[in-house]
Amino acid sequence: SQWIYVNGQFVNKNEAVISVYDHGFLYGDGVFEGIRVYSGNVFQLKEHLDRLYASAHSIRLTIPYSKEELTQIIVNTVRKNELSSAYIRVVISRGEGDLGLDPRNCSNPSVIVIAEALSIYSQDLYENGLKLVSVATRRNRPDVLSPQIKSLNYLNNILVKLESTQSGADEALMLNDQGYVTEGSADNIFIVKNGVIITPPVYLGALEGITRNVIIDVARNLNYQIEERPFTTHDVYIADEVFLTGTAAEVIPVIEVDGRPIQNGKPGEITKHLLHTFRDLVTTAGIQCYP
Ligand SMILES: Cc1ncc(COP(=O)(O)O)c(CNc2cccc(C(=O)O)c2)c1O
Repeated sequence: SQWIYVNGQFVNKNEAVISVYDHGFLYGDGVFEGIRVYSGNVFQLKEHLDRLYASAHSIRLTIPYSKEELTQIIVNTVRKNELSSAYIRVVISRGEGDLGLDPRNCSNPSVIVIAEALSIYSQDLYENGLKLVSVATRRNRPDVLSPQIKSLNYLNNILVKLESTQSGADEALMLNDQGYVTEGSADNIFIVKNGVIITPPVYLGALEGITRNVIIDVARNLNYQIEERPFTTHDVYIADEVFLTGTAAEVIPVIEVDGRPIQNGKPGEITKHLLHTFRDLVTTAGIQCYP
């Protein structure tokens, strides 16, 4: 059976419930993380928790545990479910309140940790690559709701996802209000041009992805030239390679955007090199659940 951590208790999956007055449910008032476990190693756990606490701080939500305590809860949840390769979802909401918006009426944040056996993306996605479509719905502006806050407000991402599935594409490309490329609906984007790897600066309107930052380090260690600078869909169309990064996605090649094949319409060589290097390090750089 699957055990879920809910507000201090491990409960069975079908008993894992929260109040309908929880403001995470009523208003999306909360933050979350998606984390992967590779062979018992919680990959980049510190970095994920740093982002979780930063997002919480940014919305004036105090997580009622230290990072060390939450680390232990996460490890215990993985161990209790006897998982070795897993996907973890950590959710911190403002908690139960009344029907009004005011967070001051929510006295106890909800803390939930879900750990599930991983459902791997089909191998052919990595071999054949994804088809993307740029969509009309823009990324929420940093002065409206910062995309750097990994909040429970994923309606912008969901509306974008609805547009991409409507178009029959595998993933959506979000632009900001100036038309610059920001990221996918739940992943970051990189292009390669003349051997240089380029990714948008997060201030344009993207989540600072953990995988994005790992790939930047991996690329630098492999002596690739890598830059953070704005680009448009035109730059994407004429790129030598395009790929996406994300916790579940890892590194996924993109072979077509808005009907334009990327070069020969096959995954790029640098993309494949980065993926293979990434795959080699995911069992290091983290916290061992079964030391
Ligand atoms: C908007 C957005 N941008 C980029 C990423 C990639 O960030 P990480 O490299 O830290 O995962 C995300 C990731 N956020 C996210 C949310 C839900 C599921 C999944 C998944 O990859 O299954 C990812 C995201 O939600």
